[in-house]
Amino acid sequence: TATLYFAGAFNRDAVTAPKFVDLQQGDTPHAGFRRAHAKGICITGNFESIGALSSYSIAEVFKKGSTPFYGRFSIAGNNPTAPDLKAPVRSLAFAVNSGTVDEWRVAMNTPPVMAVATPEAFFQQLQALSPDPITKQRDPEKITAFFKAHPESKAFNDWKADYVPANSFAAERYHSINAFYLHNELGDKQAVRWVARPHKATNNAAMLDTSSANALQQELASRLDQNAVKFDLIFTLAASNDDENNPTIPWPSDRQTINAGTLSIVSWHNQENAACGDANFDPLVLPQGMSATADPILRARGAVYAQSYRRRAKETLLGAKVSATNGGE
Ligand code: HEM
Repeated sequence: TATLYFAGAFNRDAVTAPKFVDLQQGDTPHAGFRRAHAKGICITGNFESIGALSSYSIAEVFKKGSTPFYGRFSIAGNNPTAPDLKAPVRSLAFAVNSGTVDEWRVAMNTPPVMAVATPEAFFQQLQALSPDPITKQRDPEKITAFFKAHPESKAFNDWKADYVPANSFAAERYHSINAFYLHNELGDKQAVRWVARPHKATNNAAMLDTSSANALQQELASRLDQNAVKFDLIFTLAASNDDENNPTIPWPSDRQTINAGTLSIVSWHNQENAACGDANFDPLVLPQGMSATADPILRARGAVYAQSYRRRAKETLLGAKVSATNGGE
């Protein structure tokens, strides 16, 4: 299991959280920053629950009503000054009921599935995609060979072939990718995935400055200065023959979906001086009424995020954090 591998100090070939973070941070780590999704912008708002999930989960957050959250839009990669529009993956993270025993932390990405189903294979995927340290170029042969050896990556690659990046963080769909369980008061358990689905943008005034490295952050900021940015949280219920432990397999499109409510984002802040900057959006932090599946990728995320968090928190504490120019300024 993932736990064994992550405990695996006895096996020199085992994939561990420190090895993941070493690989993700690259040769020149950016002190004080996340080792993945390093560039982002903080947001705050309210989750307005419709109450439609309350027969599936006892979680307070799914009762009808409004709960404040803070969160973060980010782009994948280890560089806190990377150009927004070059990133292959965009992300939305949030924490509801933060600081309570009922905290729910969420980190979602634009693809609906992973390319591979285990931490070991994902580690090899990251190795295959890493640029050569000397030439700084990726090796297309290595990449082709990796995906050929992993036919389970088909759904991911099909998605990638059709994906057209939106002109705004506010217009993307963000997926949980991994599945989780909901638990109700009868003790029933239901496997679910969810997607944050954008409301139709309510204004067109915010234009994307494609020449700016911070294009997406600036676009979001100017949009939020006029209106709230909203997403519905749509949950898909697994059927008994869906594998909740394998994040490479999309569930059939006829599965029942439930709109849990609306994430209404009302403000933005630079990540250097707002709550999201120091947060660890560990997807294993779940409220009563939710639990993690045995998906080994999901389990590995908890350990790896903690490792990245420890490194950047220590660097920040020691004053080694290097200031990076973020967007929206
Ligand atoms: C084994 C697979 C994965 C590894 C090794 C990994 C690794 C990481 C690391 C090291 C961080 C930085 C953590 C921090 O310092 O706070 C991170 C952040 C993040 N990851 Fe992953 N990740 C994995 C899978 C996923 C998946 C499946 C998703 C999407 C569902 C995802 C979404 C995110 C997001 C959105 C963030 C940024 C959260 C924020 O704004 O702080 N990751 N990941």
